Amino acid sequence: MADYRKQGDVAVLHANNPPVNALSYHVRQGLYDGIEAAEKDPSVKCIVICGKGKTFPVGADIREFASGSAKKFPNLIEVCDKIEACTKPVVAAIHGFALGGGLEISLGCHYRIGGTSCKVGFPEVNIGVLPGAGGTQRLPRVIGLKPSLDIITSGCHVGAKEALKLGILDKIVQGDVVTEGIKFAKSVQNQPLHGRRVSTMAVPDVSQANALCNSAMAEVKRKSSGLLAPVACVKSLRVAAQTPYKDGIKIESALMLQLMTSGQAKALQYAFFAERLASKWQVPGGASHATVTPRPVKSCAVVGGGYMGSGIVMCILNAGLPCILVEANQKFLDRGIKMIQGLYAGSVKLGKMSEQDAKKTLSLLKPTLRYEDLKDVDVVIEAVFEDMKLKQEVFGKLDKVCKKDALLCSNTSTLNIDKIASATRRPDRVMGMHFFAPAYYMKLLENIRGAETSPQTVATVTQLSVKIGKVPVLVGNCHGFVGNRMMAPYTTEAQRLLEEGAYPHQVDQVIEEFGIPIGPLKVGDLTGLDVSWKITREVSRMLGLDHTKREDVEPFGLYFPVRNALYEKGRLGRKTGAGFYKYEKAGSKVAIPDPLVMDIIDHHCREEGIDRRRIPPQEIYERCLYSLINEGFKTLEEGIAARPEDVDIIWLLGYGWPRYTGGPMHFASQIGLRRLYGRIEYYHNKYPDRDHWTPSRLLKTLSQQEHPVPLAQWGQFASTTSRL
Ligand SMILES: CCCCCCCC/C=C\C=C\CC(=O)SCCNC(=O)CCNC(=O)[C@H](O)C(C)(C)COP(=O)(O)OP(=O)(O)OC[C@H]1O[C@@H](n2cnc3c(N)ncnc32)[C@H](O)[C@@H]1OP(=O)(O)O
Repeated sequence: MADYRKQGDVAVLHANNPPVNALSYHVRQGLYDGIEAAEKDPSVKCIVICGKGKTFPVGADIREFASGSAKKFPNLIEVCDKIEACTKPVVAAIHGFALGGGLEISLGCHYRIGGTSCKVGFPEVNIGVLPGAGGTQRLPRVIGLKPSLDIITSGCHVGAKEALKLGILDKIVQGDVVTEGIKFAKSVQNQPLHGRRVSTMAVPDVSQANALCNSAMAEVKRKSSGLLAPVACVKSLRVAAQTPYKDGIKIESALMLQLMTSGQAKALQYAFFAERLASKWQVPGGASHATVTPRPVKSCAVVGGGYMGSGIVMCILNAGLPCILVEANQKFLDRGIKMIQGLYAGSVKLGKMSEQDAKKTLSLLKPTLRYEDLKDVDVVIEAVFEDMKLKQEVFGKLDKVCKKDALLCSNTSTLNIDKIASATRRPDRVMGMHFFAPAYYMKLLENIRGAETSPQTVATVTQLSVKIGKVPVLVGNCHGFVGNRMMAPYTTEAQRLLEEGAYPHQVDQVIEEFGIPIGPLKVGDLTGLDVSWKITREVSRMLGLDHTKREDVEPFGLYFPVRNALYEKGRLGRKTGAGFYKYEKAGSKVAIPDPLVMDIIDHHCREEGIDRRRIPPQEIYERCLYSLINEGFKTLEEGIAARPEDVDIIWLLGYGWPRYTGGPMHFASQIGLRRLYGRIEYYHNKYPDRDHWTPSRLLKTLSQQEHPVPLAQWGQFASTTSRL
């Protein structure tokens, strides 16, 4: 797990643990033993530590935190200390990434050199821990407290040039980093090590320690309220400035041990792996990412240049793929092009992109009004209005003009993919690609498999999704798929609470305190009450109901009297400066609780003879969140979502669910399924007319098991409870 070889009088230690050389037990042991062997060998004058394959070690093996192996001798602290104490110069030769424990290893070395494209960083905050092998103690001794606070609390990667400027790297090298590392090591082999052992250095900006740490603490509390790791990082960095290394490392370890066992760290690490699992799809019948070869995609087209369509075009262009944009008329086409150009101009202005790169990227865009121009493209993504008839029309046209093996995808957020596919003669090559707004920014792609979608279509769309920088989650076909389907009971409960005693700001406050950045009623205002009103009308129509008749829609959870009253008064949300809240002016972001809305709600209740009651925050919390979770279990039992991890990634990346709870399914496992089921059963009895409170059969089955079933095994129970 760490290869030892000698090149003349240089010992070269290669961490060898593909694919990213995570510092699991055997790697640590290999490095420790390698240093010991090199030290004992009189013919060795200096040592180079590097990584085999594509990168230097990217950190501790995250899976070892849960298994306990991270603490096993030699732990990472002991490895770093061993390297630093070596009496022969040790050089870290960094290529790829040196992250977390990998960067700590290199800070234990006496010198660090890096390739031009290497990146370093401490991403531990993202997984709920801190750089616990001396990272918070050594980095500030090398580069000072201020930049260390920035790097460690942000978790951001630092490029080679910046790392050199800061003093993390001693040199940037061209060419093979190991060859250069050996040369460098030879050049310093006779230099005294005094002054090169980082733990013995003083923190340069120690005099400002209090001011810097106080302001960093205020900042992390403001930005990431409720998160434990960033706070612990600042505490540990403050210690570095005030205490000798030997004492500081003890405090760092104590903080690390607390974090490692926290629920937040478990949830964040779960999310890390769930995100990587998402693109590893499998469909009933057994075809999977491992067995099906995707077709190459060399060009794409987008139909519809509105807000979503333009964003999708940008994702494709940013990936270096040519993209044709089709619109129905010149006015709409010009509007789409202008939007895209404007967004690139904005990126240039913000320094995120050079003017030259923006120009080059834009040159890949071909606007047109003619569907015939799409005859050679490999994939078309339709992004027209959410209207079945229109979509079917577009797909019918595409089917006629596009080459036989082109894939036709729809950016629908709710509509039936099979119905859309039925407008073509190639339902096996039709899929949903549900982007989230703004499409050029949001990482999630909910990819919808129709009844006839072929595994190769799934493979190709998944590969394209990754290429355009998205995290694709494959789901089945049903109204709203996974994300919007789970959203429905959540927003319904939020609105029903208004009719029973709560006001909009009270509901939103509970949800925002839980960690979802915008409460459901503020989201209502953001989306527009006219939009949700129209959706209710469309869904009612689809179900053959009259949306104006309460007795028709109420049993289907489609009765929203407060929303309707606001809509009828022209309060359409943010865009009109009034909705569930009032706003300073149309388009303003700050939602202000509005006594007028409270009057409207009170009036409605009086008319309906509803005795309003004080609704405790816990009830708001349970009714909004548990109804959503119950629906998530239903998507699993029906096979709409393949795995609980997929549901979680959809909610983490698409709907702002707080990552430190892992997502709705992981959160459910933390609540305890028995308790959760009990509460859902309670609300089901209280509101028997609301279908979304009918408990999921999967949840019921799991809650009845003698011992809690680990989340990774829920799928085994899903197949036995399936209603399909
Ligand atoms: C008495 C006191 C005792 C105290 C003992 C304390 C001991 C602890 C001491 C120190 C602790 C140090 C903390 C850390 O180092 S935490 C880890 C910090 N590092 C990271 O978080 C890096 C995470 N990885 C990434 O960001 C990316 O993987 C990246 C390196 C940027 C590469 O990206 P990409 O090329 O896109 O590849 P993937 O992300 O898809 O990863 C490829 C596969 O590798 C798996 N992986 C990645 N990193 C890790 C890791 N650190 N541990 C385990 N596995 C990892 C990833 O899951 C992929 O796997 P698969 O192919 O199966 O999906």
